[in-house]
Amino acid sequence: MTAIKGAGHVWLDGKQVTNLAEHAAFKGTFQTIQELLARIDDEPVGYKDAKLGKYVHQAFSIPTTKEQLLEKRAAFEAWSIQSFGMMSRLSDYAYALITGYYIDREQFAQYDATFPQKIERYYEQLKSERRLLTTAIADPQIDRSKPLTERPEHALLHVVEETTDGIYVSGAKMIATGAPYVDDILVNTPYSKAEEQEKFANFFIVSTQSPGLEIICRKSHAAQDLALYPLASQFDEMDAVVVFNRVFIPNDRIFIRGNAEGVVKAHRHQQLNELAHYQTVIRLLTKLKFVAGVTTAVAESIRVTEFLNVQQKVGELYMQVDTIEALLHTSETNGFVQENGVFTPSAVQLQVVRNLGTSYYSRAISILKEIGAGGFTQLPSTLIERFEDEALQKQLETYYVGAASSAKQKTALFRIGWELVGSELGSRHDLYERFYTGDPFRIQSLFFENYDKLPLDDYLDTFLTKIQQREELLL
Ligand SMILES: Cc1cc2nc3c(=O)[nH]c(=O)nc-3n(C[C@H](O)[C@H](O)[C@H](O)COP(=O)(O)OP(=O)(O)OC[C@H]3O[C@@H](n4cnc5c(N)ncnc54)[C@H](O)[C@@H]3O)c2cc1C
Repeated sequence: MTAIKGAGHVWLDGKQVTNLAEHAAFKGTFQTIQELLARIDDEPVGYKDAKLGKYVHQAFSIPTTKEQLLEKRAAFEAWSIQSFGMMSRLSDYAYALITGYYIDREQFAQYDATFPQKIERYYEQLKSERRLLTTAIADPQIDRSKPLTERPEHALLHVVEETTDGIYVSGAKMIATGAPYVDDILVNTPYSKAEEQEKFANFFIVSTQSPGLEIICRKSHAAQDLALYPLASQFDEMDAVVVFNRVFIPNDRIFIRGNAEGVVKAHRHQQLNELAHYQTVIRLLTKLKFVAGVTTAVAESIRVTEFLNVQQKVGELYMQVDTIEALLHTSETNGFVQENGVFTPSAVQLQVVRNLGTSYYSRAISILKEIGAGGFTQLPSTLIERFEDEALQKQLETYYVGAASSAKQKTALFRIGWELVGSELGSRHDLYERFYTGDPFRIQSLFFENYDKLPLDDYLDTFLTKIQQREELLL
């Protein structure tokens, strides 16, 4: 069994957390991660690495055929189903990200000649030690209107000292999901202006055990009682701000140093890496299926499925699921072997999902809310069987019963629904799906920028040529 070490300095409610496995806010998720890690020891999540002679996560495999890509899909599906898509950064996305950098390592040698060797070493280490990894890119939201040169230096992560062995950095990054549990954090700062290159334009991986690194957690949304909070008791993966107080980054973990073009390229690689986005699409699909399933069951439990408006709304959820499924399938079918011999899914459909995902989840939650309606607030504050008055218990069973389900079944279902639509954890997930992959507006603009517009121009040219031919005929 892989041991989770967790970060060195984790702060919650103003206090330092010393033992994640025992702390009320972390132990449920800790247990879930342990269960996830154990799945690496078997297929479909793991595969036997020939060099290491042991099972490693499929996210590290480098597919050369469509069949091998589909093995990856099976692994991502199995891993995400374990948390119904509710845990997203632990750590298959990051594994796929590093695999992508490893595959394309020579492209970054121009920014640091040792990049290929360093990423290869890290890829092997991550794979064999089963280290957990997350990412932290954005700066704290202080004053977004100011150009970098006018922002206070302390607000930006910057180099404070350089030695022959590495650099010392200070500042902060928001947000790193899963930070308390992970071993390492990938930090990048995609600043593109030449004048900021030296201090700010750095791409490195920091150990969460590093002296001076503080993990500042948001409010915990975790709960203890599995029956009352089936989601929050298992799946609060936590988000945190990462504070650096003269944190030392050794040379072998610095991948790009003081090069704006390099860090932007590394960031774009993160945003466009097909293997990493393949994982996010599969995870989103799992979550949308889960919400569609819960919504269907809620509708059936109060038999509102007979009404056309309800059918139309639940049907919209099925269309969401089938749209993502179809895009995923097309990206696999249109996948191809790149010049480097790697079979990758077609990027454009994955990027379409990335854009759709920022609004699909909110819409799905809104539909669930509209269908369960007042039923979500009708829930008693505890389980009916925990009421101390037996006569009242029996009476409540008649009021909380469903059209074709017992009161126990129906209230258990509505509790899951409430966690999705009304709890703190639920709101956090709505926010997460809108923003985790970046600002949706700027992502759409990136999609516009990268889209192959040539075939569209061809259509127009054909039309204009036809008009010209017709005009000539009429002359
Ligand atoms: C729950 C959650 C988990 C996350 N986990 C991670 C993680 O694990 N790792 C990670 O790296 N990041 C993570 N993020 C951060 C995420 O990458 C950012 O939230 C996202 O990039 C948007 O940046 P921001 O939140 O700073 O919003 P801002 O950039 O401050 O934007 C705020 C608003 O202002 C607008 N705006 C701001 N600047 C501009 C501009 N220049 N042009 C146009 N509009 C602008 C935006 O459109 C938006 O409406 C997470 C975010 C959330 C909510």
